Amino acid sequence: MSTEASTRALPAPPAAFRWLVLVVISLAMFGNYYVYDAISPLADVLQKQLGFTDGNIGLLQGIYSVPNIIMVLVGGILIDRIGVKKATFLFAVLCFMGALLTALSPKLWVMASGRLVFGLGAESLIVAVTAAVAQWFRGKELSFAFGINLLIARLGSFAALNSPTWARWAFGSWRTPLLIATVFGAVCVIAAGVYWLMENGAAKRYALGGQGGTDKVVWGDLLKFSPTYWYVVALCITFYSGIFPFQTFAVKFFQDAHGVTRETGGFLSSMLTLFAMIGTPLFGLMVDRVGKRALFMMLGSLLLIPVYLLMAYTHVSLFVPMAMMGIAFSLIPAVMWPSVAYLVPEEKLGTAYGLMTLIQNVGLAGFNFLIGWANDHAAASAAHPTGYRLGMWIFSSLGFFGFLFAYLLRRAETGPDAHGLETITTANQAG
Ligand SMILES: N[C@@H](Cc1c[nH]cn1)C(=O)NCC(=O)O
Repeated sequence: MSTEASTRALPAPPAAFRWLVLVVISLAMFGNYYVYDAISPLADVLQKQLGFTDGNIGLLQGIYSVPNIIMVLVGGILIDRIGVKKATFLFAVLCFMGALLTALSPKLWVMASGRLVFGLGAESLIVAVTAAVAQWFRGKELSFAFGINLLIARLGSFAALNSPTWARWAFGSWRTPLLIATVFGAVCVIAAGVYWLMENGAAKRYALGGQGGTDKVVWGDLLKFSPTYWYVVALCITFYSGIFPFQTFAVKFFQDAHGVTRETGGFLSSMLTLFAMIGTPLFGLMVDRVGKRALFMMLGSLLLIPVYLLMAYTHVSLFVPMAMMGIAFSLIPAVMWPSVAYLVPEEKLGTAYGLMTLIQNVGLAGFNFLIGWANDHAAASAAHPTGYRLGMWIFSSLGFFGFLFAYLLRRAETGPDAHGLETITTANQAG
């Protein structure tokens, strides 16, 4: 980035340029999110054509998270060393190579290696893009910019989950949908490359801000965090483990247990993404105005407890539990991630978020593996749909534990050592 002397002489980048940069860099995340969600709509094809078990499908999705348990520690350091533009490009290339490797061979170990390489790049790419957005929008429209960034990223998930509809022709073979995912991996690389060029061009003409804090973990800080931070981390692991591993098996579960088509199953799963795209920014605005963050996290977790059991034991329209889950998936992330900023000192935020992402990935890996095992153990299939119930009980218990942690948080935040989670609003912070 520019030196201080040149920064003083140059004008700030025009707003239109900043928003263009945001769209370009978010397209890298769009490609990344597509590849992440490319497996679940393909689950029944992998089973029929390659004989994959649910344990194998869980492995393909869970192995994404495994390198991130370490990678999140080094990703931030790498970004600081080589800069955002080079790091984003490097991580995007890993995403592309991982997607390509996944499509190359029907052998499970090759596909799993592809997902591992993809995971190695994907989560660090999210960190690098977050740092880039902070760099371009600090002191400007930062929250809104993050909202747009996630909206564009989630369009990638939406496209992947609905690929059985718009790319129906591709699902005759296990490989074609994965090759389509590789094309989206290429979009990720192209967007990262264009961003590199844009930043180089802008550095000559405009004063650019420095990098923000990234998700580095400083071990010494961990013991100093308050119990309330750990309640949020515990909620984070239970909440995301109840959402993303559910989505891994959702399309196959809907097909086997509810007799819907792959297209409808994909759409039902994508309802979560759709709700989140619209609901997350709106809930964000709402809690900024009314506070009561722990209470809303309790509400979101409460919504999750019955949804899995409704799907496992009743024939209520799947749109009802998926809408309830969609509300939870919009509400909890909108409240949970910003809440950390009230619970830890500003200079420790990088460590706090890094640790939370690390622990989130432990949950995502563990529960993808566990649910795959549970489905196989209980012989879940179209011929034996009740075999899915064990997995649904595990998910429902996660909702219960999420509720418990949110309750403990609420109790702490209505006591004498509260950090303001329930009380701070834009009105009482104005001025
Ligand atoms: N760490 C990511 C994993 C992910 C999900 N979809 C694509 N990547 C994550 O948890 N994102 C949270 C989110 O709300 O998008």
